[in-house]
Amino acid sequence: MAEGQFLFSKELDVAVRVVHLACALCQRVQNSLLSSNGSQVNSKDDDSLVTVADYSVQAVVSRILSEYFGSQNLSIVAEEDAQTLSKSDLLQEVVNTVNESISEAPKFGLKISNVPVGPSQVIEAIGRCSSSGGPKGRHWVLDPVDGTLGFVRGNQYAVALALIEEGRVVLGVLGCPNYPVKKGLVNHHHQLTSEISSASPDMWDKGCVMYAKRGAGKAWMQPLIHGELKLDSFESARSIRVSSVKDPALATLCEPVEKANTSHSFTEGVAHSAGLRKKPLRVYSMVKYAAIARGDAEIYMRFARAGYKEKIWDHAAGVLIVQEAGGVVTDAGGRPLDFSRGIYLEGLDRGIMACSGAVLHEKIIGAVDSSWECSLL
Ligand SMILES: Nc1ncnc2c1ncn2[C@@H]1O[C@H](COP(=O)(O)OS(=O)(=O)O)[C@@H](OP(=O)(O)O)[C@H]1O
Ligand SMILES: [Mg+2]
Ligand SMILES: [Mg+2]
Ligand SMILES: [Mg+2]
Repeated sequence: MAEGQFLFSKELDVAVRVVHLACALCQRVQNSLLSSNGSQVNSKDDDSLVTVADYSVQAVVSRILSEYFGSQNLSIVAEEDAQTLSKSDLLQEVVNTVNESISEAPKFGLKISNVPVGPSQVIEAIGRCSSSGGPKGRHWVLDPVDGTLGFVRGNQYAVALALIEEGRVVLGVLGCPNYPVKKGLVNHHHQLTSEISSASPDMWDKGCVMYAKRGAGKAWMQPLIHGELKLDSFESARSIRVSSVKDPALATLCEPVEKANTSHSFTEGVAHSAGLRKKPLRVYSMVKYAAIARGDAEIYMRFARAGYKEKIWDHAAGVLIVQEAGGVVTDAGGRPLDFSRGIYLEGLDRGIMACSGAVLHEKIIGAVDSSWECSLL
């Protein structure tokens, strides 16, 4: 298929629209959550959080992908689990949220039957996303809300949708509802800077959606759209590019906020030995990949504790967007991430690093090797 044709393929068109729709859903839930007593949040068996938004986005995306691509051979790999929802006190609120979202799908250019759904259909839609991916065929990969902790804290989060074909990520869409389109409006405490007061609301509070298609050599960003997402909406997209900074002293390191998700002490050692001087930018969710892709930071490092296996939905969309925007993403051994082996990034060497270019990447890999021996990881 020709380059341009694929860029406007049905898959990409539907994926971008559904992520816009999901972002609108998330914004409503986040607003209501922040003004209520947290009744829309549960803890899962592993003590991580799940909210009405996580379940609702997964159900809406599942229904829309089924409507467009048929439910027969549709494979979706996604984070949330239908059984857990069926036992949760969030179920009715999820049903209401799903119906509300589906009813506004036409505004986003999505056609879906607007017959209200009940609990069993919502559970079925979520349950349909229990594929485990693999090396053959096509698999949609969804993290309905990535950075749920950031989401409940009123901070950064992302909606991430990717398509894997024959084991390779071919399409990635990342919705970042709290990440302003305009550069420079987020400071190192992830707060919106004082520039905000002088920017008009439509310049900052919309957030953005980024997307990429494998092999295009470009990635794109659009402002989050609240009104009508017209057919020509792709015209509102502009291409994004990684930073051209090559000097480690000028590079910004991006990493998870929680020390449970990465070793801050290890990355501090690596940063020091690679000659990084700037304060790290700690940001929730795959917004870290978004920051690298559009040049707000140069390096994203993530070193989970031993025994934790990274999941494909936490990376697929972000990795492709960074790569197509000109960046390099590998494990700590310099090998590409393998999305072909099920729900986990099997065979990952130590950690993940996404860099704005080959020069910084090589320096960081070298620094990881020299720091590794003396680390306690
Ligand atoms: N122990 C451990 N180590 C590494 N990663 C883990 C771990 N536990 C969970 N997770 C996954 O981390 C996802 C959130 O990552 P973040 O980069 O957003 O982390 S942080 O909130 O900024 O600290 C989070 O994604 P969501 O559940 O979608 O929020 C998890 O999939
Ligand atoms: Mg996640
Ligand atoms: Mg999630
Ligand atoms: Mg989670």
